[in-house]
Parts: sequence; C-alpha cells; structure tokens
Amino acid sequence: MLTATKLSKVYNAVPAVRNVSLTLEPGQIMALVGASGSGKSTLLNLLAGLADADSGEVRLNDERVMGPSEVLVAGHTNIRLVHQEYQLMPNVSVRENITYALRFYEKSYREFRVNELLKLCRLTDVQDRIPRQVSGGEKQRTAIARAIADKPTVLLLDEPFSHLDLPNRLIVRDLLFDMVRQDDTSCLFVTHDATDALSLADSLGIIRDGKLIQFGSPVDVYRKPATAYAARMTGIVNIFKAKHLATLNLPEVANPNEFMCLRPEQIHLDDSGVKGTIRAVLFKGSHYELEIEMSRYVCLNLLTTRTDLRVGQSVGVRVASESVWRLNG
Ligand SMILES: Nc1ncnc2c1ncn2[C@@H]1O[C@H](COP(=O)(O)OP(=O)(O)OP(=O)(O)O)[C@@H](O)[C@H]1O
Repeated sequence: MLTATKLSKVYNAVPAVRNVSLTLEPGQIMALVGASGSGKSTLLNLLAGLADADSGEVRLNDERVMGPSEVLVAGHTNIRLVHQEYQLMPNVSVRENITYALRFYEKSYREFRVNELLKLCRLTDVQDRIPRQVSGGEKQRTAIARAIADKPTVLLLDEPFSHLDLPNRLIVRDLLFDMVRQDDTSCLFVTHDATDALSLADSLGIIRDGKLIQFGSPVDVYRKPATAYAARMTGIVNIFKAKHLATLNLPEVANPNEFMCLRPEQIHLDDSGVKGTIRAVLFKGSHYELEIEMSRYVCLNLLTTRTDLRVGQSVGVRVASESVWRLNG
C-alpha cells in the first residue's frame, strides 16, 4: 500500500503541491485529474521519491520512501514512474530498452520476460528499431513495458493517454487492467482528460492548484462534483445560478446565488417541456450535442440521437429536479 501524508512542495514561492494525502491499495487503479500546472507531475515525482517534499511523507507499506537528497540513486526500487516524455535510451533498440530493466535477472528469464512484454505491448515487430524510428504510441508502450518489466509494486503514469489514438489507448488500457489484475500492482495515473479516468479508475481525485479538492469513486465525483472546477474537469456540464431554476420549471432553493450543475444526459427533449431555441448541433459520432438557449442567461448543452434537429428550431426540454446538483463554489 502506498500512502502519502500531508505532502507539500513549493517551487520558488509557487506552491506546486499542497497538503496532499492519499492511499493507494494493491490492485487498485487511481486517477488524478487536474488542469495544466495543477501540480500533477510534481505529485508523481514526490510519490516516486524523485523529488524532495518540503513537508509530509510517502510510505510504501511500512517503509518511508526517501527523496533524492537522502539516497545515492533517486527513486524507490518498487515504484516506477512513466514520464510524459518517456525517457527512453535513444541509441539502443526497443528490445534493449526493455531488457535494461531486467539486467539483474538471469539470462533465460530475462529473454522470456522481454519476449512476453514485447508480445503483450504489441512491440514484437519493432523490437529492433531505436526509439526515433518508432511511433509515439510504440515509444509509450516501450516505456510502459520497461516500467512493468520486473513487476513493480506501484506504477505511476504521467498522462499515459495524451498522445495516443484510439486503438493505442485501448491497448494501453487493457495492458494496465491485465497488470493490475494479474500482479496486484497499484496504479496511479494523472491526466487532464477525465474520459479515461472515469472508465478506468477505481477511485478518482480532482487536483487544483496543488490541492486534492475532491476524492471518491468516478461515479460519485461525476454525479456530485464539489465545485464548478471538479464538474468541468470530469465532463461536459451546465452550470448556472440557482435564480435561473425557474426558467427550467424547477423548484427554487433558498440561496438564489448558489451555483447549480446539470449533466447533459440528464436533460431530455420533450415537446411538452420548457421551450428553448437550438443554437448549435454538433455531430459526435454516436450522438449529437445540442446547445439550447433557454433564456438570455441559461444555455443548455444536451445529448440526443435524434437526427431531425436544426439550428433555430424551437424544442421543449424536461429536467428532473433530482438531476440538478448544488456546487460548493
Ligand atoms: N522544477 C520546477 N521549478 C519551478 N517551478 C516548477 C517546477 N516544476 C513545476 N513547477 C511549477 O509547479 C506547478 C505545478 O507544475 P506541474 O508540472 O506539477 O503541473 P502539472 O499539473 O503536471 O502540469 P501539466 O499538466 O502541464 O504537465 C506549476 O506552476 C509549474 O510551473
């Protein structure tokens, strides 16, 4: 089990990580979602023992994970971090990059394991090329293969999906699932795109300005975001002041200045509902995203599979009062 307790790190008066505590259980996938510059990479470096915390500590089971100022070689042997830039050795082949991680193992096991990883990560065909001769997705899979080669206790991934097309995302996703299931590895990945986080992770944290502002199951964080930031980081959302609830035929609340949030899939087209005007129709493949102006102050995004809707058309919408969630700020 990896635990972080009250971790903080300041860079030149900029607080990059502020008082972060978390627990990552074996066999668990955790995702941390935050905007660019919110402190995600810094937090990963602290968890991996690759940066010194100003305060707080990291423990792997009962052992304290020491920072680089306390050890000769930075990093903990059982914690692996896959950086955003992959950090592969540029002049040796994909195969040798992976083999290097197993250099202390007996040759026959090493060969067996490298072949297994090449197959698992679909790199067999490019194993003899050097990193600059392979694609971004292949580079990334090489970095992951190298990181998991000797079955670390904890795998930390910095934006593992950011440069990948859909087929590559699916390969990496399955790879992570298999590894976590088979070896009980703990996995934590950080991302600014919640799509993968919502579907992959057992638990999800929202990080803002170095602070973990919300933590819970992906379903809970998505449905009950604590703040407008948490709501926006986890998907498309409609946010409006409570004083506009009446526009949607919804009961008013005590404080008209509170912010309310409503996910697009909770809004239904219904001819007998409140009328609005379609301002945009965006084709999204499996569905359309509509922008409907309900008043000067309320414009709603919603999803539909209907194909007959056009900009300028008047439509009715219906929202159940329990679908609207009150935000804290
Ligand atoms: N070595 C450094 N020296 C000074 N400031 C730094 C350093 N590393 C990070 N920072 C600052 O700390 C804050 C957090 O940076 P960090 O890279 O951890 O964010 P991030 O969420 O990973 O961003 P991104 O998603 O863009 O990679 C930022 O304000 C950044 O400018």
